[in-house]
Amino acid sequence: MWGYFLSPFLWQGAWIALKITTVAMAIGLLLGLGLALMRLSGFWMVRSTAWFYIWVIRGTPQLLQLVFLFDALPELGIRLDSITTAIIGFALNEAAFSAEIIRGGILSVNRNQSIAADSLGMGKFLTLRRIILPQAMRAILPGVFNDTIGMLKLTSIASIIFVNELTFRAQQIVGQNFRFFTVFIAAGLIYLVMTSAISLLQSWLEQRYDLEADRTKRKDAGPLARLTGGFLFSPARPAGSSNEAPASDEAPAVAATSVARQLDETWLARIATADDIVAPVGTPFVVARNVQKSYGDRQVLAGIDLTVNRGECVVILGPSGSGKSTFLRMINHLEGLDWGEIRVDGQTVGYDYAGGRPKAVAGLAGAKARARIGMVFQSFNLFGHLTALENVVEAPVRVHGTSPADAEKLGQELLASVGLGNHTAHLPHRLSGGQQQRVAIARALAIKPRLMLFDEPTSALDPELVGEVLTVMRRLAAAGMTMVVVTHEIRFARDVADRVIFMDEGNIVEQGPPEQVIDAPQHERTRRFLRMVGQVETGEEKA
Ligand SMILES: Nc1ncnc2c1ncn2[C@@H]1O[C@H](COP(=O)(O)OP(=O)(O)OP(=O)(O)O)[C@@H](O)[C@H]1O
Repeated sequence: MWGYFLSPFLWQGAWIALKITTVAMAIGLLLGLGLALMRLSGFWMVRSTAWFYIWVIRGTPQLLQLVFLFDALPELGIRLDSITTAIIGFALNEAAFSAEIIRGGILSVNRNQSIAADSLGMGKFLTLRRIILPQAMRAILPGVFNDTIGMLKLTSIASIIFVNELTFRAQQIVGQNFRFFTVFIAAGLIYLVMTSAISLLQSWLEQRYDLEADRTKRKDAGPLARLTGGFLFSPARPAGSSNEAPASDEAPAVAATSVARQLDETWLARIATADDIVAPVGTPFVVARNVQKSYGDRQVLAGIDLTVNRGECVVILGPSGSGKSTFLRMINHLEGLDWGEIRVDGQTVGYDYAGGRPKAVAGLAGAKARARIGMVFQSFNLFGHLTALENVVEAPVRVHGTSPADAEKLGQELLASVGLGNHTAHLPHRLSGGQQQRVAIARALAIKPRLMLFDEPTSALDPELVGEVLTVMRRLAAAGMTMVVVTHEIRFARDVADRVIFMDEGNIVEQGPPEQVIDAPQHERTRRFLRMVGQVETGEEKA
């Protein structure tokens, strides 16, 4: 048996099987990615075309597909050798199967990841390559490697179109000497060697894409690291950093003091007063006129008029479902306008008017990037596969063309500014909620925003972690940053806001300085809301 196992005749057949598998798999995966994206497209025709292809290919025997190709291609004047025909046949078949595996992987990534990338001005392709696919890999890899091993074994059916691969060669030997067991066991062992090598590659890749793994041990492989979001081969960690779980952050009180001090010492004030803003301080910067939005039949915003002056901190309060987040997301065009107008520093963000209605422009991602509007989300939305520092440098490098060295320096400064200088190399899941939210603020600040939007930034935090995030926000407001904050933190609104807006059922019910809206609300609806959120002692009740 070992003689057959070492037989060059069988190994040549094995090599043919391996060649067909690797090339067909590579082509199949590329086509599969295209089909998966088509299946996720918003266009019915595109989705249907991909669905139809997958339906036909998965629903018909591969043997028939091979024979069909072998006979059909010459009819079309395309003459290929049998190995090339087999590669095409296997690739077209694999495309259908891998499309569904890849689609499943993409769908397994939380939608918040794309929303965060969108808010940073990252285009669809960049988001897919840098953010979605690296995180989808964990779900994709087992299925794809299953297919690879299946394909390697299935190459034997290519003998029907005269491909002289391993099983076929084993049969040829058996046909001459009738030593079924020894020859087939030897061939089986050769298959086992090849499939084991594929399984090893799978384990290695799965470790690479394991968020729990210690990334400090990985080596920088340059171009591949850059291509795959630093994830296939991660960049070297900044000197002196480690990926150990943080024992704990500084005690909250100490952290808050040091955050305040560090923020004063950095250039945050310079960011907050970026020199490319046209509107002088104190003049209208965000101007919303008659903003309307509906989801289906439900009107969520009923015609909002609001002006936020440059350098102002406006807090929006209101009950759940009143349209606060929707309005906020429309300022940086994470949601499109149905009707009305929002201008930031005199410019619309990502839409123009066609027939009087707002319509998204073609280069939407570029328009959002140019607007430089930073956004912080309730659930942080940090990129889960990137360290704190990588999260912060992603948009400056990929969207704004900052050199990696400059972006890293900026990122280090920003993370230090929010009290996280020791946590630059930590993945988000190793950080507390408060730390994650501070990284998210640093990430938004890294694009040198002209306006900061906060969407309930402390709602997902344990009470003891709220203070550290609010401290950073207070310092930003004090530095002169124009801010629109949706929050239920009444104390923050009272202490920090220049103006408080109260919204209900898609309308602004009342607005004014905090001492007016919070302490002496004019409307019963506002009073009821404030009582509900525990702000029992309204001015009127005190009286
Ligand atoms: N993409 C969407 N599709 C359909 N309905 C939506 C969508 N986004 C929001 N809505 C609905 O619009 C309404 C307003 O939502 P929005 O998130 O703006 O309210 P909110 O005041 O921010 O509430 P909360 O404080 O609970 O976040 C809600 O009824 C919500 O269900």
